[in-house]
Amino acid sequence: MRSGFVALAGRPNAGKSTLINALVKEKVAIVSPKAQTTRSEIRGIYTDSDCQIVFTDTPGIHKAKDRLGARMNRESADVIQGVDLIYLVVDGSAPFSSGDAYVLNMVKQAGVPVFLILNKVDMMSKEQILQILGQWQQRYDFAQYFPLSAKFSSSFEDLIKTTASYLPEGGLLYDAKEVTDEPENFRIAEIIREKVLECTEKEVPHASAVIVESKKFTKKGCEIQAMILVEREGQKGIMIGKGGSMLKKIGSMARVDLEKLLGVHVYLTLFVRVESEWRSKDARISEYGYGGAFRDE
Ligand SMILES: Nc1nc2c(ncn2[C@@H]2O[C@H](COP(=O)(O)OP(=O)(O)OP(=O)(O)O)[C@@H](O)[C@H]2O)c(=O)[nH]1
Repeated sequence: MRSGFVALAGRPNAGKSTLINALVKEKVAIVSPKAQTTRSEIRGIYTDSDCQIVFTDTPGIHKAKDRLGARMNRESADVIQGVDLIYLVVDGSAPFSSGDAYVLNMVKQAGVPVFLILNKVDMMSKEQILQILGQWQQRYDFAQYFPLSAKFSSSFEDLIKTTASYLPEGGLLYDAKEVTDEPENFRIAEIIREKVLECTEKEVPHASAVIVESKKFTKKGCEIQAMILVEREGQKGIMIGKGGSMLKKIGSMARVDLEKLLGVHVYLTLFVRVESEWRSKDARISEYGYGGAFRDE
């Protein structure tokens, strides 16, 4: 048996979270068309009779505008340093940018094999795929090249098998049944945040954080109280909506996914509070579970 750690690294929106969910066949990471959705490392564990692969989804590496962004980037860099193999996930439908060059340089320096995952091939012609793969080949001698669609490909067997062959021989690192080691309350908060990202626009989704304040399993199901934090009064108004309509919408969308996750009826109550400039405050960022462990820099 082989086992080891694989980091999914790349620019925001490349499809890293979509891919980790597809690989472990469960939604362990939230997904959205908005950049910088993932704010912390998320592990997804794949196990079969031949291997156990511990995938780590990382925040998209970007030009940080605040402390949260800086900590997210640092966390991605830390994850890349501690794995057996890296997937560099790129959006094949987007042009190569200075951001891609920056991330490529980072993964090159990790000193482990790197697979180029050319994602979103469903949006490209065969000719484009070949051309873009050729361009990436000239930039770096990747260990493997995998053009795929994280969203639409039906099988990832070849990728899993090839990945396992790059990992050291070893036994299980996690229980065979475990798909993620994320605490349940964090998964709940992330599901709610995914709906916030889906329902709000401009700065509001980026200024939002979610924490679970209480959770109680009863005979009827699970009662959850969660707080959505925003940075300004105006954002609070948007989040609540006219007569509470936005909060209601976010709540009912989240409830569907939460019931799938918990397997019971969910009674969800959402609150909104202003926590001004939380994205610049280390204590708040840590409290909400983003950007990895605090380090004085
Ligand atoms: N067409 C298409 N869209 C995809 C594919 N994979 C992901 N997407 C979409 O791309 C967007 C970003 O996907 P994510 O998985 O959240 O990307 P990410 O790399 O984790 O993003 P960050 O959290 O910002 O780092 C979402 O709207 C996905 O549905 C794909 O194979 N094809």
